[in-house]
Parts: sequence; structure tokens; C-alpha cells
Amino acid sequence: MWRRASVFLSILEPPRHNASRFPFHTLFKENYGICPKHVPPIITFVLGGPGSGKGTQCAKIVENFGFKHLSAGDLLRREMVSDSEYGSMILDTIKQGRIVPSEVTIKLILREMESSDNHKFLIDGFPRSEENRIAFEKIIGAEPHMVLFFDCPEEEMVKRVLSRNQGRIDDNLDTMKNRLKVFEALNLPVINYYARKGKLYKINAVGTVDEIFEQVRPVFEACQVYIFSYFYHVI
Ligand SMILES: Nc1ncnc2c1ncn2[C@@H]1O[C@H](COP(=O)(O)OP(=O)(O)O)[C@@H](O)[C@H]1O
Ligand SMILES: O=c1ccn([C@@H]2O[C@H](COP(=O)(O)OP(=O)(O)O)[C@@H](O)[C@H]2O)c(=O)[nH]1
Ligand SMILES: [Mg+2]
Repeated sequence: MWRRASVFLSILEPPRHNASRFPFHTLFKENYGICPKHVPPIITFVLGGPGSGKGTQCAKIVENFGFKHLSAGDLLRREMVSDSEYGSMILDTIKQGRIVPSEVTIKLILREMESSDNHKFLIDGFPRSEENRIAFEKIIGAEPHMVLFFDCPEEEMVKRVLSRNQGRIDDNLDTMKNRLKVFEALNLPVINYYARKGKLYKINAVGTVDEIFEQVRPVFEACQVYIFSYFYHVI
């Protein structure tokens, strides 16, 4: 109770920092003297086909809204080049454009979440199948608060991936064809699931990076208010 009262009183005072630029965890700790490490995290899934611009827009969301960005693909690539027992399996799977078993990806995501000071996570490129989604929600014991979907025509995605130039083993036409098939067969059902639940924010992913971010910004501005009241109620 004392915690609620102290939060309530402090809420009447202006925060010392711009809320959009600081992790909520830090903001609460500094302004309200508490560290809500026990609070369930705020999770946003960022979905879309290969090359739709997920990673690019996540960087802008981090910069403007202080989320922690977890790219499932980046975590898998990092694991692949480490001494991991999963290394060669991940390499083969990514090369073929298929999906790595849920338990491996989820383990990597959870490890990052647990070691982070932040409470707001952008999970980029995951879940990629209904099986991924169900396994994650079961382990976390909660659903994401919202889901962004970058909607991009196939030919634009192919063009972007083939000129991405990051030396990725899957950025070639053969793998891309498989990835697009996997996207349609396995990723789209996840997107449709969240649309039915009213959690999906569909973004038109054609345009300049800044034009696209202007569609993303209001979604997160509205979410800031929600997050604030969420933390207030769970603390
Ligand atoms: N709006 C855009 N217009 C043109 N190219 C873009 C746009 N957004 C991202 N890109 C480029 O397309 C490629 C794929 O973007 P990326 O963010 O890696 O997509 P994803 O994570 O969905 O695969 C990158 O080379 C990136 O610089
Ligand atoms: O949850 C995930 C995320 C990625 N991948 C694998 O990693 C590849 C690259 O994923 P990433 O998200 O980096 O690709 P992007 O869509 O950003 O181009 C995918 O094609 C999959 O083979 C996976 O198996 N599970
Ligand atoms: Mg990406």
C-alpha cells in the first residue's frame, strides 16, 4: 500500500526526464524510488515478411520510445557463430529459410529479457509460426500487449533483401523464395490471430523510412499512456 501511495503522490510531480527517452524501469526507479523488477514486461511483437523493414523501424522505435530491441534473427545468428551445440542446425535452417525449433529461439529471447534492465521489449521477427507463438505465450504466461505488422509487397521485399549487403547467408534469391513461402504459410496465421484479437497494428511498409515511422509513432505515443497506467496498477 505504501508503494501505491508513494507512486500516487510522486505522479503529481513532473518527471525529471523525458519519459519517451528513458527505460520505464529507470524512470520509475529515479522518480519514484522503486525498482519494479518484478513487474511483468511490456511486450510488442514486430512482424512482417523478410525485408519489410522490421529491423530498420525497430531502431527508430528504440531511439524515440526507449524499448529494448530483441531481434530473434540476430540472436540466432549470434548463437550460430558461438560455440553452441545448436550452431550447425541454426546455420542449415537459416540457409534454407526454415524456422528454428521454438525451444532454441525462446531460450535466447528469455536470456536477453532476463538480463535486461528494461521492461519494454520489441521482439522483432518472432513468433514466426503458431507453434512459436503458443510456446512463447505458455512460457511467459502472457500475451504481447500489441503487435506491429509491416505490410510490404513481395517484389519490394525481394528488392530490399537482395540489396541489403550485410553478408547474410539467406539474402539470396533461392533462400528468399523459400522465406516468402514460409512467411505466407506460417507467419501469416500468427498475424491473422492477433488481428482477430484486436492487437494488430498494420503499417504500410512502402515509402521512405521516415514516412513509415510517422505511421508507427502514433501507435507508440498512445501506448505510452497505457504503459504508465499499467505500471501504476501492477506495482
Ligand atoms: N522504407 C524503406 N525503403 C527502402 N529500403 C528500406 C526501407 N526500410 C528498410 N530498407 C532497407 O531494406 C533492407 C531490409 O530492411 P530490414 O530493416 O533489415 O528488414 P527486415 O528486418 O524486415 O528484414 C535493408 O537494407 C534496409 O536498409
Ligand atoms: O524466430 C525466428 C527468427 C528467425 N529465424 C530464422 O532466421 C532467419 C532470419 O530471420 P530475421 O528475422 O533476421 O530475418 P528478416 O525477416 O529480418 O530478414 C529466418 O528466415 C529464419 O530462418 C527463426 O527461425 N526463428
Ligand atoms: Mg530483420
